[in-house]
Amino acid sequence: MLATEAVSTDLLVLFAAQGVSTPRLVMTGTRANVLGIDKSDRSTCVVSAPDSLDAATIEYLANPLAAKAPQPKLSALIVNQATPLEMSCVKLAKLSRLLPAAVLVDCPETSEAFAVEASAIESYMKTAAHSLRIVSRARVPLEDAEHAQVVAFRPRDGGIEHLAIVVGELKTDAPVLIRMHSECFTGDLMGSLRCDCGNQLRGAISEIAKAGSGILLYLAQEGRGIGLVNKLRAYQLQDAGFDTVDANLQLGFDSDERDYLPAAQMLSLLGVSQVKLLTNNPLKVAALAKQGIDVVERVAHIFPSNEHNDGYLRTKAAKSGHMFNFEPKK
Ligand SMILES: Nc1nc2c(ncn2[C@@H]2O[C@H](COP(=O)(O)OP(=O)(O)OP(=O)(O)O)[C@@H](O)[C@H]2O)c(=O)[nH]1
Ligand SMILES: [Zn+2]
Repeated sequence: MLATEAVSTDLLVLFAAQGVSTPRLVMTGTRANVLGIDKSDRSTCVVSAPDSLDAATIEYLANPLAAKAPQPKLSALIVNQATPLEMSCVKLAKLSRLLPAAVLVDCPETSEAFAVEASAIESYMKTAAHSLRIVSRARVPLEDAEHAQVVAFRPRDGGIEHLAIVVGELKTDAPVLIRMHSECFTGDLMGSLRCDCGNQLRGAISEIAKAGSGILLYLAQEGRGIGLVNKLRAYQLQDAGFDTVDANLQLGFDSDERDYLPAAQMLSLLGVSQVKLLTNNPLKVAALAKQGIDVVERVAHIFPSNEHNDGYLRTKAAKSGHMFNFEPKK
């Protein structure tokens, strides 16, 4: 059993009910790889020190943007495979949109911390997606699609909500034109030029309206699933020279942390089983098909680049397999 308390440094401190003699840091294998303290391909590592891990070392290990301090002696660290309980610590940190690492300490006798079973953390994502329900819907005429409705989905536990923009009258006995759009506060709302999200959002609504009907799933998966705060950290790393994929890895995340089970569940609740999918991302096609939705066609969804998002789009083509013609810069 674990008890949780988020600390101001954005690192999760977890009290383990089992004895933990000295504090240890649970982190992703990805972060351990980029630090060079583990060369294996394990998903989660647990790091300890012969004496005790000090705060500066923990900060250095968990946060690539930590204030520059003398590098701690990494060769003295002990790196081991994480136990299932330790793995669930990183899952909890990710679910909380914190840095994907956690400090594990012994539970003080008097602690009033909130307790949660590790197995509940494991099953949370699946349970939440399966329990999604339509909780409200309303007509919202849009500039590019006057006949539109916003439909809100919420899991039973009141957790993360997702939205569907349903345009026109759906004909669910034929493939429905859809877009799975991951939330992007900076691009969708602020018109950021760092990505292509704003254009893709409005472009998809307009494309669907022109087709007569369809759905835009507006998924609460900011920053390819790492959350807005971590996306801003990734931007800071990109300004220091990392590309959009490597910045995620530096933070300890996978390059793409999204899960499309909620999207498939939303489509099922709307009575849709066959789709034409507006995307350039082959992973989205495969992920939706894996969840039992028949993707009969991929429809390209490409917009002109600008000087700020050119590198981002090139990286997507070169590293994430996005289907548009961008040669990597020599
Ligand atoms: N982590 C991270 N997320 C980013 C970055 N730039 C944009 N995003 C996020 O990426 C998501 C955009 O993904 P999508 O529009 O679904 O794009 P995609 O995966 O390229 O797929 P398609 O657009 O369908 O081809 C949004 O959640 C953005 O917030 C970045 O540099 N780092
Ligand atoms: Zn964006």
